[in-house]
Amino acid sequence: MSLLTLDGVSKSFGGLKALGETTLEIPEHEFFGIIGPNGAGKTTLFSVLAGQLAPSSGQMMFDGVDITGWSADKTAAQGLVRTFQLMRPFESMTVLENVTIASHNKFRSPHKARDHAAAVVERVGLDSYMYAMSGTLPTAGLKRLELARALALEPRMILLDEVLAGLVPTERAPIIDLLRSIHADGVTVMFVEHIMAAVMALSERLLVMHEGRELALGLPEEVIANQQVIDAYLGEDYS
Ligand SMILES: Nc1ncnc2c1ncn2[C@@H]1O[C@H](COP(=O)(O)OP(=O)(O)OP(=O)(O)O)[C@@H](O)[C@H]1O
Repeated sequence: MSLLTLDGVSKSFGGLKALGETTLEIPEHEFFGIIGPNGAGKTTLFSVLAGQLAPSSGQMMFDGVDITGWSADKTAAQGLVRTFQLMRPFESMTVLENVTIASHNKFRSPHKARDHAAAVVERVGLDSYMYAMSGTLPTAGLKRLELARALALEPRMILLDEVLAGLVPTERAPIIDLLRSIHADGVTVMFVEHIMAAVMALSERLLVMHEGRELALGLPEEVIANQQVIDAYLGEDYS
């Protein structure tokens, strides 16, 4: 059974259709990649899915429940959680405090929320930064913190928006390993990424978006051989 189903979901801003009618099924435990040029509608899709933006049309089902038009908090409580391309932790709070804020959405007891947050901080490999101010973290640490804040909500599905952006190649490999282990723990993953080596290594299926629409969808090797995808996004150098 599909964990997430989109049926004709779209989003317009005034006269601009940022996301055309999109129909998609994501089975439980898929690692689903999304690529596309700037302005293709990838972030808009995430914002609609995660409840930051209400769709202009269509229906979204998650785990058999109609989540169309739900708020971000309600959507997250249902198990669908996103990360942001621009990470905005509370810089003058520690890593543990930042994750505990997220953890409070799951656990009412302050002790339980804090214990859960500490376990998640360890889970993402930030143990040595547990009591460091978030503002002092290097970029790779901020990426881990962003993942921790999402994982603290115990998602069934996580939407990752360019989690590798801004990292140098040597910093990417450990984060890719972390994404793999999160997936191995049973979390369904949908991710937007521009780093093609990571896209190819991680995606079980790959969606290419262009001008708010699906340009191609299928196995990654098939998709990147598609001439329309090469013309619109990859360029001849990649093929
Ligand atoms: N809040 C908004 N108001 C008006 N237009 C918007 C808004 N958000 C996005 N857009 C427009 O919608 C289109 C899709 O933008 P979106 O950010 O979803 O693309 P993207 O594929 O995520 O691009 P990028 O790779 O640069 O992040 C763009 O033309 C953008 O300018």
